[in-house]
Amino acid sequence: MAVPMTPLLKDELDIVIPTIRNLEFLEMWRPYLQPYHLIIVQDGDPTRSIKIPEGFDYELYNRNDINRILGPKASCISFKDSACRCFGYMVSKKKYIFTIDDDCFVAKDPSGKEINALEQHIKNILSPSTPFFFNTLYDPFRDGADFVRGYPFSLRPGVPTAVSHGLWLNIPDYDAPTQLVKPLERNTRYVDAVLTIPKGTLFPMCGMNLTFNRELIGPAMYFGLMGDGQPIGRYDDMWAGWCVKVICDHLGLGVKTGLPYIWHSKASNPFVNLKKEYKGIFWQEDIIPFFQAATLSNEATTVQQCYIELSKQVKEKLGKIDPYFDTLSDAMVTWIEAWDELNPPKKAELPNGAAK
Ligand SMILES: O=c1ccn([C@@H]2O[C@H](COP(=O)(O)OP(=O)(O)O[C@H]3O[C@@H](CO)[C@H](O)[C@H]3O)[C@@H](O)[C@H]2O)c(=O)[nH]1
Ligand SMILES: [Mn+2]
Repeated sequence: MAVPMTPLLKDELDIVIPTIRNLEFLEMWRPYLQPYHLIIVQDGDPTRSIKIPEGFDYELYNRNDINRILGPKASCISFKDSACRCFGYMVSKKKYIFTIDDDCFVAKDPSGKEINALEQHIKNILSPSTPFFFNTLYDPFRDGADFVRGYPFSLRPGVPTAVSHGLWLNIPDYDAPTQLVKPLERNTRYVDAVLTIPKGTLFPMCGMNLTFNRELIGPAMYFGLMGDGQPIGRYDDMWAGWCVKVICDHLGLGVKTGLPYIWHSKASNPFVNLKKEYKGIFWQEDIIPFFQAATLSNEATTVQQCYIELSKQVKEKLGKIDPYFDTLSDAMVTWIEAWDELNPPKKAELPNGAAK
C-alpha cells in the first residue's frame, strides 16, 4: 500500500496570515495548506473573534497578545496595517515562512490546472539562486532548463536562496495612481518563469504571496512601521524588500521572483491607498538611491549586524527627509532586539557552545 507522501517541509515551515477578516479563503487552500501550521496575526480590534475553518492547526495572535509578549517593544509592530504580519515571522520557530493575504486564492495555470503555490515556493527556496551572472534561460535549476552556453562553470553551483517572491493573477499589486487610471485592468498574463534578481538590483517586494528562509534572512524581514499613527502606508513590504535585497547582496544570498501565481481577488480602495501611499511616492525617489548606494562593512557578517548598520544609515541619511525615518530607524533597532529576545541563538551557535 503506497505510503502517503509527507508534504514537503511540513514541520519546517509556518504560514503567516495577517487579517482583519474571517478566513474562509482557507477552504480553497485546504488541499495544499492544511498539513501546515498557521500563524494568524489578527489586526485591528482584538475583541473581534475571527472565524477559522475547522481542521487547521494554528496559533492566533491579536494586538493584546503582541503587547503582552513584546511589552514596550510592541511599538515596532504596526497596528491597522498588514505590516503586522512580521510579528508572525518573529514568533515562528520554523526555518521557512510562507505569507499570504486572506484575499488571495488558488489560481489556475493556462492548462486549467490548479496551482499549488506553496509547492512552487518550496521548489524555489530549496534550489540555488544565480545573482552574479544572468542565465538567459531563466532558472537553470527548474526541470527542463539548464545553464546556457557561456555561463561560467565556476558560478553554476549558485548561492542559497533566501526569498521566493510570487506573483498575482487578476488584481495586480499596482500602486494607487496606477489603480486609479486603470481601474479595470486585470493581470491575465501567466509567465512560466522564475528569475533570480541580479546582485545590485533592487525590486518592489510584495508581501501578498511570499516565502523566505527565516534562518537566512528572517531578521531583515521587518515590515516597516505603517498604519495607525504613521504618515505612510503600503510601503511595509517594499521597505522590507529593499533592506532584504541589500543584505542578501552583501551576504551572497539569492532572491527569486516569478512563479507561483495566486489569484488576487480584492482590489483595495484606490483613494484610501492614495492617502496611505502619497508621501511614499515622492519619498521613494530619495529612498531608492539611498538603498542603491548603501554599503555594509566587512564586519557585518550576520543579518542582525547588517540590519543595525542599515538602521544607522537610515537615521543619518534619510532622517533629513522627515522625522518619520528617525522613528523608523529606532523601530528597526527595536525589531532586532525583540527578534533576538524571542529567538536566542541556539547553544551550538554560542561561542564554544557556552550556555546562555
Ligand atoms: O489594516 C489592515 C488591512 C489589511 N490587513 C490584512 O492584510 C492583507 C492585505 O490586505 P488587503 O488585501 O485588503 O490590501 P491590499 O492592498 O490588497 O494588500 C496589498 O498591498 C500591500 C499593502 O501593504 C499588502 O502587503 C499587499 O498584500 C489581508 O490579509 C488583510 O486582511 C490587515 O492585517 N490590517
Ligand atoms: Mn488584497
